[in-house]
Amino acid sequence: MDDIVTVSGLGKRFASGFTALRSVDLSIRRGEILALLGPNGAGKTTLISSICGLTTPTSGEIRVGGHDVVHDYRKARALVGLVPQEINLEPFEKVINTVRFSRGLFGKPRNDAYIDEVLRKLSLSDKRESKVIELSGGMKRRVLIAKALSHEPRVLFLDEPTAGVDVELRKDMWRVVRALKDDGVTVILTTHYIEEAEEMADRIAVINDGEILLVEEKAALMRRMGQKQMIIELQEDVTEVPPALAGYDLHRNDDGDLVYTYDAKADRTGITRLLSDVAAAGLTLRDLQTRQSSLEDIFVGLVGKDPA
Ligand SMILES: Nc1ncnc2c1ncn2[C@@H]1O[C@H](COP(=O)(O)OP(=O)(O)OP(=O)(O)O)[C@@H](O)[C@H]1O
Repeated sequence: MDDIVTVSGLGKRFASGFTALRSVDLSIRRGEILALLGPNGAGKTTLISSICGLTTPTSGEIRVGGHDVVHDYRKARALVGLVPQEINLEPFEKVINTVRFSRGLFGKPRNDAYIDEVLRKLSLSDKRESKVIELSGGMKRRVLIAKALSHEPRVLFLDEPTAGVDVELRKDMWRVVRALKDDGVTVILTTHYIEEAEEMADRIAVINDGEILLVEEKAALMRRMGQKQMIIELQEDVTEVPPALAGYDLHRNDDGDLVYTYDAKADRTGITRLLSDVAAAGLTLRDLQTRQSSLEDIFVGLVGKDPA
């Protein structure tokens, strides 16, 4: 797969003297969904604003479709669509005019067939003539996406597309994003929600304190960094980890089960010996379960704090 966006050595220092990005390198592959994950203030918005040509970098280079975003701004900008965090729509304007106007801003000739197709894909056809003020929050977010797609970009940035929206709407948004990918659009979404990255992304980039900590295939990342937990349910009530098992990485959970954390990739997981030591300690198994650690566990391990 070739790269549609390349970011090299990108630095951004604001006039205040604050450094928001430090020598960021990132390649975005054509047709992928990349989730950019990071805690508050990590630099996510600054990075996507720089790629979209809205923030001028202090150092480094960004190319979109081979065009330099600073020196060849118009060509690079025409290839990207940006769905901002905030809903910034004209409340009394009709949906169709909002989207048409946005296309006009890019100097593209009017093309109602294309706009109608965008509205149809976003399930907005029956709101075509409605005023923005009459729409629900979820519909307004769809209009933001329609606006961002109005000039036929190949790369779509969604900045926190589901911040503060309910579960139903979030799932709805995920369906929309998947459909865009099916149409060949490259999608980059920034999110606080690990669940969102886990659900949607082909690859995950983690940014913290202005630096990219890693970029990796989601599945490989989870395999590489994932630990497993084995939950040992006992017939007996135990109030603490029995002293005979003190040598294992065990803790007691709220249900009174023993939880063993181990590296599923290790040559020796220690499970066999642990289970025989459980029996030797006079304890009887009721049930056993194992669980792969989630992306959230991995994130906390990397960044040292929760994403939100
Ligand atoms: N114009 C500006 N001047 C000075 N500092 C800024 C400016 N814009 C952003 N920052 C700072 O740069 C850092 C990165 O901000 P940015 O908005 O990129 O983070 P983020 O990862 O998108 O965070 P959030 O998840 O909270 O939106 C923050 O500490 C922010 O306060």
